[in-house]
Amino acid sequence: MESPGEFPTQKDTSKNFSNEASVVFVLGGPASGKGTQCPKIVEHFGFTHLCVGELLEEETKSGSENGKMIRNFKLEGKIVPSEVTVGILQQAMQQSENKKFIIDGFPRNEENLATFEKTVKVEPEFVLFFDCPEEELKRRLLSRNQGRADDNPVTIEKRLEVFKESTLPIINYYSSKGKVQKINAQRSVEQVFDDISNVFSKLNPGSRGASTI
Ligand SMILES: Nc1ncnc2c1ncn2[C@@H]1O[C@H](COP(=O)(O)OP(=O)(O)O)[C@@H](O)[C@H]1O
Ligand SMILES: O=c1ccn([C@@H]2O[C@H](COP(=O)(O)OP(=O)(O)O)[C@@H](O)[C@H]2O)c(=O)[nH]1
Ligand SMILES: [Mg+2]
Repeated sequence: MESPGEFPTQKDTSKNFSNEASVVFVLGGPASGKGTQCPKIVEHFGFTHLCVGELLEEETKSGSENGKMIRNFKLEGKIVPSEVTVGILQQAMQQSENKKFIIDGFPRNEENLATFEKTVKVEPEFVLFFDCPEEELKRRLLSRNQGRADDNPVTIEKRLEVFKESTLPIINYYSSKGKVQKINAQRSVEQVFDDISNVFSKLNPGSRGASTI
């Protein structure tokens, strides 16, 4: 507990921050279409897109020790330690003027979720889940062709395993709280976005003020 009259600390900032931020988590297997659809949500519904995989990628370019560690984790298809990921994510949220966020590809496991709840303290309005069969994910991963080091057959198998073992339980957790909006992701980009639009129009996230933990 702080004594009265102390200067605001970093912790104070995050407390205030969590009172105004509005969050939708976007989850789904690798190549289920998250990165394709998120810019459309930005354009139509005024959210800021935070792709956690890309934020981590930027950190690898900094040449820091964390950057090297992140590169190795990604190459092995593993989930980067949560204190690193959440630190980077929280910084991006605090630096944004817009406080309505779609957070793409996070939380990927229980540790991610617990760390986010403890430090960012924002309860997501809902989780958008891109449901897509594994065979389709594999087809898309092998033809994504964006020069990603982790889109190789060995890492792809590992990422699919990590998704099933660690991320599906997070989706099930939010499902038990009635917070999952499931989208059939094995259709055209336009059809998928039609369904997403219906969800955002119906639930109107970000309109009722923040939901804090
Ligand atoms: N609805 C879709 N149908 C077919 N291919 C798609 C669809 N949505 C995305 N893709 C393609 O699948 C690959 C993975 O999409 P991406 O948006 O990067 O997925 P994620 O961010 O979930 O990994 C890309 O090559 C993309 O062009
Ligand atoms: O919260 C996150 C998000 C991503 N990653 C790492 O970044 C990689 C790529 O994530 P991204 O979301 O870009 O992959 P996608 O699902 O789009 O293929 C993952 O395999 C993980 O190694 C992570 O460790 N924690
Ligand atoms: Mg992506």
